[in-house]
Amino acid sequence: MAEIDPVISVRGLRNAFGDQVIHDNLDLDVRAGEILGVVGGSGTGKSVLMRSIIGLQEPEAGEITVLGTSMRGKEEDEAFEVRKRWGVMFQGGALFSTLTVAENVQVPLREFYPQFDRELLEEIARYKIQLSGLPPEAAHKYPSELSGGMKKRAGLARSLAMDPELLFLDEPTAGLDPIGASKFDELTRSLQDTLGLTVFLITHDLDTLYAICDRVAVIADKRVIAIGKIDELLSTDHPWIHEYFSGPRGRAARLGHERQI
Ligand SMILES: Nc1ncnc2c1ncn2[C@@H]1O[C@H](COP(=O)(O)OP(=O)(O)OP(=O)(O)O)[C@@H](O)[C@H]1O
Repeated sequence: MAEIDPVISVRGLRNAFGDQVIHDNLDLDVRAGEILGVVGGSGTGKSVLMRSIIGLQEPEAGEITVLGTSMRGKEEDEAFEVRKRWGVMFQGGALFSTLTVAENVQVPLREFYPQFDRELLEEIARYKIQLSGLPPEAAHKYPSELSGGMKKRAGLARSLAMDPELLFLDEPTAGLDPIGASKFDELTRSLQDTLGLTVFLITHDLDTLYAICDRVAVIADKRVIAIGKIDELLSTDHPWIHEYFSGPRGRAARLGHERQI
């Protein structure tokens, strides 16, 4: 059977800030329809990797292909067509504080479809807000009036505005209580299932990895040192991987997951 092209392909990526090399010769493939968890110690460059893929960080070297389009050296208008096809939920939601939730959701729609009239924009925003599990009245609230969990859902609603094929989530459950985090995980999985999304998910949350990720990529030593199902990762001998998955938190997450299946 022919291999399906990866939705994201990164080859030989190098990123540095001054003397500080963040990535060196990093390779990564994200497969169609999977939820790929991206883990690594703090400061290993998970967010910088995501920013490189979505064109917010120009790498020093390497090739990045997203949805069949080579992203390096693309002019803004050339990247426009592919940017339409992904959604991004930044760490902390990154909502515009002076806009209501509905207006936040409309931001990408206004950028990509300036011809849409107000009624259509409102209709789409209402639908995305509902899809993200927020009550309808949240549409008219400002970010400062929302709880942390609601802000995350609002960020998710905005990332879904354009009916993306590909979703980037940067630490979506950070700061949520365990019940809120697990509800958010369920929502991510069910959206992925129903909308057929491919998801690039940066997380420190071991429960999320066990509950919803099809594969996990581990970043250490400036590159992806291992990628696969958690059991496959455990068969590698990198000390960080063992400390992470076999430490007290890793064991607790595994036990919790086993009890649920
Ligand atoms: N614009 C920038 N200028 C200079 N250094 C930067 C910039 N962006 C990121 N860095 C540095 O790059 C390194 C990787 O940052 P990044 O945010 O990708 O880490 P991370 O793995 O996502 O960390 P965390 O898990 O703590 O969120 C850090 O040392 C950070 O200080």
